[in-house]
Amino acid sequence: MTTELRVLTPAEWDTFYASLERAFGVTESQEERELFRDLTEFDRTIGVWDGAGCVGTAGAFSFRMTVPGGASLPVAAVTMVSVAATHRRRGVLTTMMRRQLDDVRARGEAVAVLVASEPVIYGRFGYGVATCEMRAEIDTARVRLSVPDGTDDVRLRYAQVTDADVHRTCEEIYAAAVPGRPGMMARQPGWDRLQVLDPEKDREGATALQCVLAEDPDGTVLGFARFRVKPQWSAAGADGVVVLEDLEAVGPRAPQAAAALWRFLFDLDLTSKLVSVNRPCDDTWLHLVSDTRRSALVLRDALHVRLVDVGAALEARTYRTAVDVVFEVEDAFCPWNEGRWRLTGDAKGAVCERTTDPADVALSVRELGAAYLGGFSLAALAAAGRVRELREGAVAQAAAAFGSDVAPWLPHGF
Ligand SMILES: CC(=O)SCCNC(=O)CCNC(=O)[C@H](O)C(C)(C)COP(=O)(O)OP(=O)(O)OC[C@H]1O[C@@H](n2cnc3c(N)ncnc32)[C@H](O)[C@@H]1OP(=O)(O)O
Repeated sequence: MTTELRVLTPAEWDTFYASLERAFGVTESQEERELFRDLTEFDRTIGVWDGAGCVGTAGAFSFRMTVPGGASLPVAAVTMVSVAATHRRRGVLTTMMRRQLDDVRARGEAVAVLVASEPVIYGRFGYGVATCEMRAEIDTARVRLSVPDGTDDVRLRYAQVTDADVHRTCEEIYAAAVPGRPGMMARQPGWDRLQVLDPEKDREGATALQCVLAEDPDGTVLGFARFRVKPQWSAAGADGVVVLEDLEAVGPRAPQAAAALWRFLFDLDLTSKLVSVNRPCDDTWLHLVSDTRRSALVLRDALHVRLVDVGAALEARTYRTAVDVVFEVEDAFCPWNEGRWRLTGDAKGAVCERTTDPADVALSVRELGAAYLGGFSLAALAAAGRVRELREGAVAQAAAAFGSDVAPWLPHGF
Protein backbone atom coordinates (compact mmCIF):
# COMPACT_ATOMS: atom_id res chain seq x y z
CA MET A 1 0.00 0.00 0.00
CA THR A 2 1.48 3.34 -1.04
CA THR A 3 -0.40 6.25 0.44
CA GLU A 4 0.30 9.95 0.70
CA LEU A 5 -0.74 12.18 3.58
CA ARG A 6 -1.21 15.83 2.66
CA VAL A 7 -2.98 18.99 3.72
CA LEU A 8 -6.39 19.24 2.07
CA THR A 9 -7.09 21.69 -0.74
CA PRO A 10 -10.54 23.19 -1.38
CA ALA A 11 -10.68 21.29 -4.71
CA GLU A 12 -10.33 17.98 -2.83
CA TRP A 13 -13.03 18.71 -0.26
CA ASP A 14 -15.93 16.90 -1.99
CA THR A 15 -13.94 13.67 -2.37
CA PHE A 16 -12.64 14.01 1.20
CA TYR A 17 -16.14 14.55 2.63
CA ALA A 18 -17.68 11.73 0.58
CA SER A 19 -15.03 9.39 2.01
CA LEU A 20 -15.86 10.60 5.54
CA GLU A 21 -19.60 10.08 4.98
CA ARG A 22 -18.99 6.56 3.68
CA ALA A 23 -16.86 5.63 6.71
CA PHE A 24 -19.65 6.82 9.03
CA GLY A 25 -22.40 5.23 6.90
CA VAL A 26 -24.29 8.51 6.58
CA THR A 27 -25.52 10.83 3.86
CA GLU A 28 -25.62 14.40 5.06
CA SER A 29 -28.11 16.98 3.81
CA GLN A 30 -26.94 19.63 1.37
CA GLU A 31 -27.25 22.21 4.16
CA GLU A 32 -24.98 20.22 6.47
CA ARG A 33 -22.35 19.68 3.77
CA GLU A 34 -22.31 23.38 2.96
CA LEU A 35 -21.99 24.32 6.60
CA PHE A 36 -19.11 21.94 7.23
CA ARG A 37 -17.35 23.05 4.06
CA ASP A 38 -17.59 26.65 5.28
CA LEU A 39 -16.32 25.67 8.71
CA THR A 40 -13.43 23.52 7.46
CA GLU A 41 -10.05 25.02 8.33
CA PHE A 42 -8.18 23.76 5.31
CA ASP A 43 -4.69 24.41 6.65
CA ARG A 44 -5.38 22.04 9.53
CA THR A 45 -7.30 19.36 7.65
CA ILE A 46 -5.45 16.35 6.26
CA GLY A 47 -6.32 13.64 3.79
CA VAL A 48 -4.57 10.36 3.10
CA TRP A 49 -4.67 9.39 -0.56
CA ASP A 50 -4.18 6.12 -2.38
CA GLY A 51 -3.92 7.32 -5.95
CA ALA A 52 -7.05 9.39 -6.59
CA GLY A 53 -8.93 7.77 -3.72
CA CYS A 54 -9.23 9.43 -0.34
CA VAL A 55 -8.64 6.72 2.28
CA GLY A 56 -8.06 8.80 5.41
CA THR A 57 -9.52 12.03 6.77
CA ALA A 58 -8.83 14.16 9.83
CA GLY A 59 -9.22 17.80 10.76
CA ALA A 60 -9.13 20.23 13.61
CA PHE A 61 -11.05 23.38 14.46
CA SER A 62 -9.49 26.28 16.35
CA PHE A 63 -11.73 26.65 19.39
CA ARG A 64 -11.43 28.34 22.76
CA MET A 65 -12.47 26.20 25.73
CA THR A 66 -13.30 27.30 29.27
CA VAL A 67 -10.99 25.74 31.87
CA PRO A 68 -11.49 25.67 35.67
CA GLY A 69 -11.16 29.22 36.94
CA GLY A 70 -12.95 30.63 33.88
CA ALA A 71 -10.04 31.31 31.51
CA SER A 72 -10.53 30.59 27.83
CA LEU A 73 -7.81 28.35 26.37
CA PRO A 74 -7.11 27.89 22.62
CA VAL A 75 -7.61 24.21 21.83
CA ALA A 76 -7.46 22.00 18.75
CA ALA A 77 -10.89 20.42 18.36
CA VAL A 78 -10.19 17.20 16.48
CA THR A 79 -12.86 16.13 14.04
CA MET A 80 -13.77 14.35 10.80
CA VAL A 81 -11.53 11.36 11.54
CA SER A 82 -12.03 8.33 9.33
CA VAL A 83 -10.19 5.60 7.47
CA ALA A 84 -11.70 3.81 4.48
CA ALA A 85 -12.84 0.27 5.29
CA THR A 86 -10.53 -0.95 2.50
CA HIS A 87 -7.51 0.51 4.35
CA ARG A 88 -8.34 0.08 8.02
CA ARG A 89 -6.07 -1.47 10.67
CA ARG A 90 -2.89 -0.73 8.76
CA GLY A 91 -1.83 2.27 10.78
CA VAL A 92 -3.46 5.08 8.75
CA LEU A 93 -5.18 6.56 11.81
CA THR A 94 -1.95 6.35 13.80
CA THR A 95 -0.09 8.22 11.02
CA MET A 96 -2.77 10.95 10.99
CA MET A 97 -2.76 11.29 14.79
CA ARG A 98 1.05 11.59 14.76
CA ARG A 99 0.96 14.36 12.15
CA GLN A 100 -1.94 16.14 13.85
CA LEU A 101 -0.48 16.21 17.36
CA ASP A 102 2.86 17.45 15.95
CA ASP A 103 0.95 20.24 14.16
CA VAL A 104 -1.01 21.14 17.28
CA ARG A 105 2.24 21.40 19.23
CA ALA A 106 3.84 23.53 16.51
CA ARG A 107 0.87 25.92 16.66
CA GLY A 108 1.40 26.33 20.39
CA GLU A 109 -1.95 24.89 21.43
CA ALA A 110 -1.52 23.15 24.78
CA VAL A 111 -4.62 20.95 24.55
CA ALA A 112 -6.44 18.87 21.93
CA VAL A 113 -10.02 17.71 22.45
CA LEU A 114 -12.44 15.45 20.64
CA VAL A 115 -15.73 13.60 20.83
CA ALA A 116 -15.18 9.95 19.94
CA SER A 117 -17.42 7.76 17.80
CA GLU A 118 -16.10 4.88 19.91
CA PRO A 119 -14.34 5.57 23.23
CA VAL A 120 -11.85 2.75 22.67
CA ILE A 121 -10.07 4.53 19.81
CA TYR A 122 -8.21 7.47 21.37
CA GLY A 123 -6.71 6.40 24.72
CA ARG A 124 -3.66 5.03 22.90
CA PHE A 125 -2.97 8.54 21.61
CA GLY A 126 -3.09 10.04 25.11
CA TYR A 127 -6.69 11.25 25.23
CA GLY A 128 -8.57 10.80 28.51
CA VAL A 129 -12.34 10.99 29.02
CA ALA A 130 -12.78 14.34 30.79
CA THR A 131 -16.53 15.02 30.68
CA CYS A 132 -19.76 13.10 30.64
CA GLU A 133 -23.07 13.94 29.09
CA MET A 134 -26.27 13.00 30.84
CA ARG A 135 -29.15 11.52 28.90
CA ALA A 136 -32.63 11.36 30.38
CA GLU A 137 -36.09 10.18 29.45
CA ILE A 138 -38.28 11.80 32.06
CA ASP A 139 -41.73 10.39 32.70
CA THR A 140 -43.35 13.81 32.91
CA ALA A 141 -46.80 12.31 33.44
CA ARG A 142 -45.63 11.14 36.90
CA VAL A 143 -42.58 13.17 37.85
CA ARG A 144 -43.48 16.49 39.50
CA LEU A 145 -41.40 19.65 39.59
CA SER A 146 -41.16 22.05 42.52
CA VAL A 147 -39.80 25.40 41.43
CA PRO A 148 -37.98 28.11 43.43
CA ASP A 149 -39.66 31.32 44.62
CA GLY A 150 -39.90 33.91 41.88
CA THR A 151 -40.38 31.42 39.06
CA ASP A 152 -43.92 32.67 38.46
CA ASP A 153 -42.49 36.14 37.69
CA VAL A 154 -40.63 34.77 34.68
CA ARG A 155 -42.53 35.33 31.44
CA LEU A 156 -42.26 32.80 28.62
CA ARG A 157 -42.89 33.53 24.98
CA TYR A 158 -42.57 31.58 21.77
CA ALA A 159 -40.04 33.01 19.32
CA GLN A 160 -39.05 32.10 15.78
CA VAL A 161 -35.86 30.01 15.79
CA THR A 162 -34.89 31.52 12.44
CA ASP A 163 -35.55 35.15 13.38
CA ALA A 164 -32.21 36.98 13.33
CA ASP A 165 -32.87 38.92 16.56
CA VAL A 166 -33.99 35.81 18.41
CA HIS A 167 -30.98 33.89 17.15
CA ARG A 168 -28.62 36.67 18.28
CA THR A 169 -30.29 36.83 21.69
CA CYS A 170 -29.88 33.07 22.20
CA GLU A 171 -26.23 33.33 21.14
CA GLU A 172 -25.69 36.13 23.67
CA ILE A 173 -27.14 33.96 26.43
CA TYR A 174 -24.92 31.08 25.34
CA ALA A 175 -21.83 33.34 25.26
CA ALA A 176 -22.61 34.58 28.77
CA ALA A 177 -22.82 30.97 30.00
CA VAL A 178 -19.50 29.84 28.46
CA PRO A 179 -17.04 31.23 31.08
CA GLY A 180 -19.07 29.69 33.92
CA ARG A 181 -18.59 26.07 32.95
CA PRO A 182 -15.34 24.21 32.10
CA GLY A 183 -15.51 22.37 28.79
CA MET A 184 -17.79 24.89 27.10
CA MET A 185 -16.51 26.35 23.84
CA ALA A 186 -16.83 29.99 22.83
CA ARG A 187 -18.68 29.92 19.53
CA GLN A 188 -16.38 30.78 16.61
CA PRO A 189 -17.81 32.60 13.57
CA GLY A 190 -20.27 30.39 11.71
CA TRP A 191 -20.69 27.83 14.48
CA ASP A 192 -23.96 29.37 15.65
CA ARG A 193 -25.49 28.03 12.41
CA LEU A 194 -25.00 24.46 13.61
CA GLN A 195 -27.34 25.04 16.54
CA VAL A 196 -30.30 25.90 14.34
CA LEU A 197 -29.56 23.65 11.41
CA ASP A 198 -32.71 21.64 11.30
CA PRO A 199 -32.52 19.03 8.54
CA GLU A 200 -35.77 17.13 7.99
CA LYS A 201 -33.92 13.78 8.09
CA ASP A 202 -32.87 14.31 11.73
CA ARG A 203 -36.34 15.12 13.06
CA GLU A 204 -37.54 11.50 13.21
CA GLY A 205 -41.19 12.45 13.07
CA ALA A 206 -40.89 15.41 15.40
CA THR A 207 -41.70 19.04 14.59
CA ALA A 208 -39.20 21.58 13.35
CA LEU A 209 -37.14 23.24 16.07
CA GLN A 210 -39.17 25.50 18.37
CA CYS A 211 -37.88 28.20 20.69
CA VAL A 212 -39.19 29.68 23.92
CA LEU A 213 -37.58 32.69 25.59
CA ALA A 214 -37.66 33.30 29.35
CA GLU A 215 -37.90 36.99 30.23
CA ASP A 216 -38.16 39.30 33.18
CA PRO A 217 -41.31 41.44 33.22
CA ASP A 218 -39.19 44.32 31.81
CA GLY A 219 -38.37 42.19 28.75
CA THR A 220 -34.78 41.28 29.70
CA VAL A 221 -34.09 37.83 28.28
CA LEU A 222 -32.87 35.46 30.99
CA GLY A 223 -32.74 32.21 29.08
CA PHE A 224 -34.08 30.08 26.26
CA ALA A 225 -35.03 26.54 25.34
CA ARG A 226 -34.98 24.98 21.87
CA PHE A 227 -36.88 21.74 21.44
CA ARG A 228 -39.13 19.66 19.22
CA VAL A 229 -42.38 17.86 19.90
CA LYS A 230 -43.02 14.38 18.60
CA PRO A 231 -46.73 13.61 18.56
CA GLN A 232 -47.65 10.07 19.56
CA TRP A 233 -50.99 8.45 20.36
CA SER A 234 -51.72 5.21 22.14
CA ALA A 235 -55.07 3.49 22.73
CA ALA A 236 -55.26 5.46 25.99
CA GLY A 237 -54.73 8.83 24.34
CA ALA A 238 -51.99 11.36 23.77
CA ASP A 239 -48.47 10.17 24.52
CA GLY A 240 -46.24 12.77 22.86
CA VAL A 241 -42.55 13.33 23.49
CA VAL A 242 -40.70 16.61 24.01
CA VAL A 243 -37.17 16.39 22.61
CA LEU A 244 -34.93 19.00 24.21
CA GLU A 245 -32.04 20.33 22.12
CA ASP A 246 -30.78 23.35 24.09
CA LEU A 247 -31.56 25.09 27.34
CA GLU A 248 -29.55 27.93 28.90
CA ALA A 249 -30.25 30.55 31.54
CA VAL A 250 -27.82 33.12 32.90
CA GLY A 251 -27.51 35.88 35.48
CA PRO A 252 -28.75 36.22 39.05
CA ARG A 253 -32.26 35.03 38.06
CA ALA A 254 -30.96 31.98 36.19
CA PRO A 255 -32.48 29.52 38.73
CA GLN A 256 -35.96 30.97 38.22
CA ALA A 257 -35.57 31.23 34.44
CA ALA A 258 -34.31 27.65 34.15
CA ALA A 259 -37.11 26.38 36.42
CA ALA A 260 -39.71 28.20 34.34
CA LEU A 261 -38.34 26.64 31.17
CA TRP A 262 -38.24 23.15 32.67
CA ARG A 263 -41.79 23.53 34.00
CA PHE A 264 -42.93 24.59 30.55
CA LEU A 265 -41.24 21.56 28.95
CA PHE A 266 -42.66 19.19 31.59
CA ASP A 267 -46.20 20.49 31.11
CA LEU A 268 -46.56 20.68 27.35
CA ASP A 269 -50.01 19.55 26.28
CA LEU A 270 -50.42 16.08 24.79
CA THR A 271 -46.96 14.93 25.94
CA SER A 272 -45.93 12.48 28.65
CA LYS A 273 -42.17 12.26 28.22
CA LEU A 274 -39.22 14.66 28.00
CA VAL A 275 -36.08 13.36 26.30
CA SER A 276 -32.76 15.15 26.57
CA VAL A 277 -29.69 13.59 25.04
CA ASN A 278 -26.95 15.86 26.30
CA ARG A 279 -27.17 17.75 29.58
CA PRO A 280 -24.53 18.44 32.27
CA CYS A 281 -24.33 15.92 35.12
CA ASP A 282 -25.22 18.63 37.66
CA ASP A 283 -28.22 19.97 35.73
CA THR A 284 -30.71 22.02 37.74
CA TRP A 285 -33.79 19.91 37.01
CA LEU A 286 -32.28 16.99 38.97
CA HIS A 287 -32.87 19.05 42.13
CA LEU A 288 -36.38 20.15 41.23
CA VAL A 289 -38.03 16.81 40.48
CA SER A 290 -39.93 14.52 42.80
CA ASP A 291 -38.33 11.40 41.35
CA THR A 292 -35.10 10.95 39.36
CA ARG A 293 -35.62 7.19 39.17
CA ARG A 294 -38.35 7.67 36.60
CA SER A 295 -35.95 9.65 34.46
CA ALA A 296 -33.91 6.80 32.95
CA LEU A 297 -30.60 8.57 33.51
CA VAL A 298 -27.63 7.45 31.43
CA LEU A 299 -24.09 8.83 31.60
CA ARG A 300 -21.91 8.73 28.53
CA ASP A 301 -18.34 9.80 27.81
CA ALA A 302 -18.31 13.13 25.99
CA LEU A 303 -15.20 15.31 25.69
CA HIS A 304 -11.85 13.50 25.49
CA VAL A 305 -8.93 15.73 26.48
CA ARG A 306 -5.27 15.40 25.43
CA LEU A 307 -2.63 17.56 27.07
CA VAL A 308 -0.24 18.32 24.20
CA ASP A 309 1.97 20.56 26.33
CA VAL A 310 1.63 19.42 29.94
CA GLY A 311 3.33 22.47 31.48
CA ALA A 312 1.37 25.09 29.51
CA ALA A 313 -1.93 23.23 29.96
CA LEU A 314 -1.60 22.91 33.74
CA GLU A 315 -0.61 26.59 34.00
CA ALA A 316 -3.62 27.68 31.95
CA ARG A 317 -6.18 26.78 34.62
CA THR A 318 -6.47 27.66 38.29
CA TYR A 319 -6.86 25.34 41.26
CA ARG A 320 -9.66 25.18 43.81
CA THR A 321 -7.23 24.78 46.72
CA ALA A 322 -3.49 25.35 47.07
CA VAL A 323 -1.41 22.68 45.39
CA ASP A 324 2.31 21.86 45.33
CA VAL A 325 2.83 18.47 43.74
CA VAL A 326 5.47 16.85 41.51
CA PHE A 327 3.94 14.69 38.79
CA GLU A 328 5.89 11.94 37.05
CA VAL A 329 4.21 11.88 33.63
CA GLU A 330 4.29 9.00 31.20
CA ASP A 331 3.54 9.88 27.58
CA ALA A 332 4.74 7.41 24.97
CA PHE A 333 2.99 9.12 22.01
CA CYS A 334 4.21 12.66 22.81
CA PRO A 335 7.51 11.97 24.60
CA TRP A 336 8.29 15.68 25.03
CA ASN A 337 5.84 15.58 27.96
CA GLU A 338 7.54 12.68 29.73
CA GLY A 339 9.20 13.18 33.08
CA ARG A 340 8.73 15.27 36.20
CA TRP A 341 6.69 18.46 36.47
CA ARG A 342 6.19 20.53 39.61
CA LEU A 343 2.77 22.17 39.76
CA THR A 344 2.29 24.96 42.30
CA GLY A 345 -0.83 27.05 42.33
CA ASP A 346 -4.13 28.04 43.83
CA ALA A 347 -7.33 29.84 42.86
CA LYS A 348 -5.36 32.83 41.54
CA GLY A 349 -2.93 31.11 39.17
CA ALA A 350 -0.36 28.38 38.72
CA VAL A 351 3.17 27.58 37.60
CA CYS A 352 4.12 24.19 36.16
CA GLU A 353 7.79 23.62 35.48
CA ARG A 354 10.28 20.86 34.87
CA THR A 355 11.93 19.57 38.03
CA THR A 356 14.44 16.99 39.18
CA ASP A 357 12.80 16.75 42.60
CA PRO A 358 11.38 13.38 43.64
CA ALA A 359 7.92 12.66 42.23
CA ASP A 360 4.79 12.73 44.46
CA VAL A 361 2.29 11.27 41.99
CA ALA A 362 2.90 9.07 38.93
CA LEU A 363 0.39 8.89 36.10
CA SER A 364 0.02 8.85 32.33
CA VAL A 365 -0.93 11.90 30.30
CA ARG A 366 -4.27 10.22 29.70
CA GLU A 367 -5.19 10.43 33.39
CA LEU A 368 -4.03 14.05 33.55
CA GLY A 369 -6.37 14.75 30.62
CA ALA A 370 -9.24 12.99 32.39
CA ALA A 371 -8.73 15.11 35.53
CA TYR A 372 -7.94 18.36 33.72
CA LEU A 373 -11.42 19.91 33.69
CA GLY A 374 -12.30 18.76 37.19
CA GLY A 375 -14.87 16.21 36.06
CA PHE A 376 -12.98 13.11 37.17
CA SER A 377 -11.11 12.98 40.44
CA LEU A 378 -7.43 12.04 40.69
CA ALA A 379 -8.42 10.26 43.92
CA ALA A 380 -10.93 8.10 42.04
CA LEU A 381 -8.33 7.38 39.38
CA ALA A 382 -5.86 6.42 42.14
CA ALA A 383 -8.49 4.15 43.73
CA ALA A 384 -8.80 2.46 40.34
CA GLY A 385 -5.02 2.01 40.16
CA ARG A 386 -4.63 4.44 37.24
CA VAL A 387 -2.69 6.97 39.36
CA ARG A 388 0.11 6.04 41.81
CA GLU A 389 0.76 7.97 44.99
CA LEU A 390 4.50 8.24 45.80
CA ARG A 391 4.23 10.70 48.72
CA GLU A 392 1.52 10.20 51.32
CA GLY A 393 -1.25 12.78 51.01
CA ALA A 394 -0.18 14.01 47.57
CA VAL A 395 -3.14 12.49 45.72
CA ALA A 396 -5.65 13.96 48.18
CA GLN A 397 -4.03 17.39 47.86
CA ALA A 398 -3.96 17.27 44.05
CA ALA A 399 -7.48 15.83 43.81
CA ALA A 400 -8.93 18.63 45.95
CA ALA A 401 -7.11 21.25 43.89
CA PHE A 402 -8.12 19.86 40.49
CA GLY A 403 -11.84 19.64 41.37
CA SER A 404 -14.49 21.91 39.88
CA ASP A 405 -17.65 23.10 41.64
CA VAL A 406 -19.44 23.07 38.29
CA ALA A 407 -19.46 19.85 36.28
CA PRO A 408 -17.53 20.27 33.02
CA TRP A 409 -19.72 19.87 29.98
CA LEU A 410 -19.67 20.15 26.22
CA PRO A 411 -23.09 21.27 24.98
CA HIS A 412 -22.62 20.42 21.32
CA GLY A 413 -20.56 18.22 19.07
CA PHE A 414 -18.17 19.36 16.35
C1 LIG B 1 -12.97 12.65 16.51
C2 LIG B 1 -13.67 11.76 15.49
O1 LIG B 1 -13.84 12.16 14.38
S1 LIG B 1 -14.19 10.23 15.99
C3 LIG B 1 -14.52 9.33 14.50
C4 LIG B 1 -13.66 8.14 14.26
N1 LIG B 1 -14.09 7.53 12.99
C5 LIG B 1 -14.96 6.50 12.88
O2 LIG B 1 -15.43 5.94 13.86
C6 LIG B 1 -15.36 6.10 11.47
C7 LIG B 1 -15.28 4.57 11.28
N2 LIG B 1 -13.99 3.99 11.65
C8 LIG B 1 -12.83 4.31 11.00
O3 LIG B 1 -12.80 5.16 10.14
C9 LIG B 1 -11.55 3.59 11.41
O4 LIG B 1 -11.86 2.27 11.79
C10 LIG B 1 -10.76 4.28 12.56
C11 LIG B 1 -10.44 5.72 12.15
C12 LIG B 1 -11.57 4.30 13.84
C13 LIG B 1 -9.45 3.51 12.80
O5 LIG B 1 -8.56 3.65 11.71
P1 LIG B 1 -7.38 2.60 11.41
O6 LIG B 1 -6.54 3.17 10.34
O7 LIG B 1 -7.95 1.28 11.24
O8 LIG B 1 -6.57 2.66 12.80
P2 LIG B 1 -5.06 2.15 13.00
O9 LIG B 1 -4.76 1.04 12.03
O10 LIG B 1 -4.10 3.29 13.00
O11 LIG B 1 -5.22 1.57 14.47
C14 LIG B 1 -4.38 1.85 15.53
C15 LIG B 1 -4.72 0.91 16.67
O12 LIG B 1 -6.02 1.20 17.16
C16 LIG B 1 -6.86 0.07 17.11
N3 LIG B 1 -8.19 0.53 16.72
C17 LIG B 1 -8.47 1.46 15.79
N4 LIG B 1 -9.79 1.63 15.70
C18 LIG B 1 -10.35 0.79 16.59
C19 LIG B 1 -11.70 0.52 16.97
N5 LIG B 1 -12.72 1.16 16.37
N6 LIG B 1 -11.90 -0.41 17.93
C20 LIG B 1 -10.86 -1.04 18.53
N7 LIG B 1 -9.57 -0.81 18.20
C21 LIG B 1 -9.32 0.08 17.25
C22 LIG B 1 -6.23 -0.82 16.05
O13 LIG B 1 -6.58 -2.15 16.23
C23 LIG B 1 -4.76 -0.57 16.28
O14 LIG B 1 -4.33 -1.30 17.40
P3 LIG B 1 -2.85 -1.93 17.48
O15 LIG B 1 -1.92 -0.75 17.38
O16 LIG B 1 -2.83 -2.60 18.81
O17 LIG B 1 -2.74 -2.82 16.30
